[in-house]
Amino acid sequence: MLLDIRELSGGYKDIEIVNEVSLTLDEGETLALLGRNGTGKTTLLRMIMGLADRSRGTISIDGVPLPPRSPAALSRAGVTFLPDTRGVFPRLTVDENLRLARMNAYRRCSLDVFSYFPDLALRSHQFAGTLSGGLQQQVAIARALMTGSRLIIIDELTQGLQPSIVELLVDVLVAVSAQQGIALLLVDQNPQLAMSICRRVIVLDHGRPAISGNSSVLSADPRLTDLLIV
Ligand SMILES: Nc1ncnc2c1ncn2[C@@H]1O[C@H](COP(=O)(O)OP(=O)(O)OP(=O)(O)O)[C@@H](O)[C@H]1O
Repeated sequence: MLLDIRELSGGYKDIEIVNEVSLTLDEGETLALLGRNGTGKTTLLRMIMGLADRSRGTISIDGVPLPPRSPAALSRAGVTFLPDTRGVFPRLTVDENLRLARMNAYRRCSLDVFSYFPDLALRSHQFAGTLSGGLQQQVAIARALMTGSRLIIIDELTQGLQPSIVELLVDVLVAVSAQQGIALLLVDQNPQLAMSICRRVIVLDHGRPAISGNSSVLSADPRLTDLLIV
């Protein structure tokens, strides 16, 4: 099992935000994490990455339990986290951002990322910080692909992006997951969009798993609306 989370609880110091979450992801599997604002989705992603505090439970990669607060162990295992701030290096060019990712790669990447994101090729000498949000997200995903990631965890994939860019990101993620066997764990404000990319879904309510299952089944479940309505 690539990622195995068992009864995970925690948050920030002694403030418990996430309660008793269990989930698994195998190579190439895709999982959407949904829930109302403030229900703990970002905190859970940060806990997985070792960037927030764990009070109980285990996180294992390839069957090996990770010590708390160990983000380096995750990147060594081929797990990449894209925060909602995108996480590009703003004062490096697009090309430098990508080269840096290749230098720190978990494994060699044979993908031509410009074939997925042709607009980046046109802007390879532009500073990443001067790009639009949509192009920065493309740089961030391209960097994750260049590092040979086995699992890409994305917080707020499409927030604030125009529809044509959203469509491109969806197409690329569906393709790399299916063709390259890259696993995805996604948070997005648009539940239907997240479920169109991910085969499975888990919905948090007040930091606890409320419902989970196949996206195709849960997308029509009336409980989903109740759990997402503000
Ligand atoms: N650094 C922090 N210290 C203490 N509490 C925090 C911290 N960051 C977030 N929180 C709190 O944790 C709770 C969950 O926030 P989180 O960002 O994980 O939710 P979310 O489901 O991702 O929501 P959103 O969709 O609005 O980003 C919120 O009540 C938030 O105020």
